[in-house]
Amino acid sequence: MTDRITVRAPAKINLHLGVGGPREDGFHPLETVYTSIGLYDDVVARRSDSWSLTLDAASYVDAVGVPLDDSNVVAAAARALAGLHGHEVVAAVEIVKGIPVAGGLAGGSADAAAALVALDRLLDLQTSDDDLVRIAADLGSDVPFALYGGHALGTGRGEVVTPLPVSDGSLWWVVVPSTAGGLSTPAVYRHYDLLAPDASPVPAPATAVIEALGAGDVAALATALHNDLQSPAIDLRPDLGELIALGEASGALRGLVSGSGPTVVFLCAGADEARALAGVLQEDGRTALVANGPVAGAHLVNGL
Ligand SMILES: C[C@](O)(CO)[C@H](O)COP(=O)(O)OP(=O)(O)OC[C@H]1O[C@@H](n2ccc(N)nc2=O)[C@H](O)[C@@H]1O
Ligand SMILES: Nc1ncnc2c1ncn2[C@@H]1O[C@H](COP(=O)(O)OP(=O)(O)OP(=O)(O)O)[C@@H](O)[C@H]1O
Repeated sequence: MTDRITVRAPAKINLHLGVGGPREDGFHPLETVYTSIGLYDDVVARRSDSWSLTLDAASYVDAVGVPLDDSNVVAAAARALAGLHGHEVVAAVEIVKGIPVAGGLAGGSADAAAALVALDRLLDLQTSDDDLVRIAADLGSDVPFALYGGHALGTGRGEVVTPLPVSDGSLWWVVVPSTAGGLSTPAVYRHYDLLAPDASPVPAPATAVIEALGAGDVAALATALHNDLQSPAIDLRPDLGELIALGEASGALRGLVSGSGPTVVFLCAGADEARALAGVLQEDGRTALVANGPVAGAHLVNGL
């Protein structure tokens, strides 16, 4: 019997994020194209007679705001599995954070997805894939995609995930987390409503991004990148607009606010261009991480 399982889950970027006017339940209808990038959180689950949750974080991650009580999404994942299987789900769990917190990169969602898989395998719960995806959607709109990884279309409130073919080759990104604190996702959606009170309930279609991905055309993809939450995020945090301009003037094909922000991501022509841009931004005193994708969704890793 296994005593310890490590599951790794990636950050996401929305290559297209079309947001419609709010539904009756307050959520916004989305048409989004998710892509996973090689920036990860690990969830390590060990057998134990009692529940515990601890956290370790990379030097560039400010994890002060992450709760370790029942409100952590990892604890919610354990409760969801317990509810499904009708018995306690208990383990000693450690989150190892490499994904900036409250950054628009779905770090909490990655943890939720990784915890579902880790606890399922550690305790041999034999949860079906359908049930895993269903529970994931209850935990958060971005959580199902964290199980899938790759490139995928997201509809509904983002929880309905349809994988898209993975094109040849990698996309190369420079990821610049904010050093001035996170942005709250609900606050950015509320600001979107304020700035676009008459938004159509039908979100902007993702056609251009899907075509560029299908053609493997990075330049066309750069032109097609689209995020309806970018304007409200920049309105709340004008420094993000300045950062995008700096990156685009320093070699990026395109800069984009990631999801609800405040992380800014730059799409580059290749690995060399990404490393060069990261160097320029680091010299400017910023944290700049090179990541490529798409990568696998939540997956077991051995020997860690
Ligand atoms: C901005 C994105 O990251 C883009 O993928 C997601 O839409 C956010 O997904 P998430 O963080 O998993 O969001 P959830 O935990 O489901 O919802 C958090 C809050 O975000 C807002 N929310 C989220 C998703 C959505 N389609 N419409 C919304 O208005 C709601 O205020 C909701 O209460
Ligand atoms: N395991 C977790 N990791 C990070 N934050 C968590 C976790 N559990 C609960 N939280 C809470 O959720 C908030 C949002 O964190 P998260 O890192 O998921 O934001 P995000 O990347 O902006 O999310 P998204 O892109 O899905 O909107 C945090 O500020 C924290 O209070």
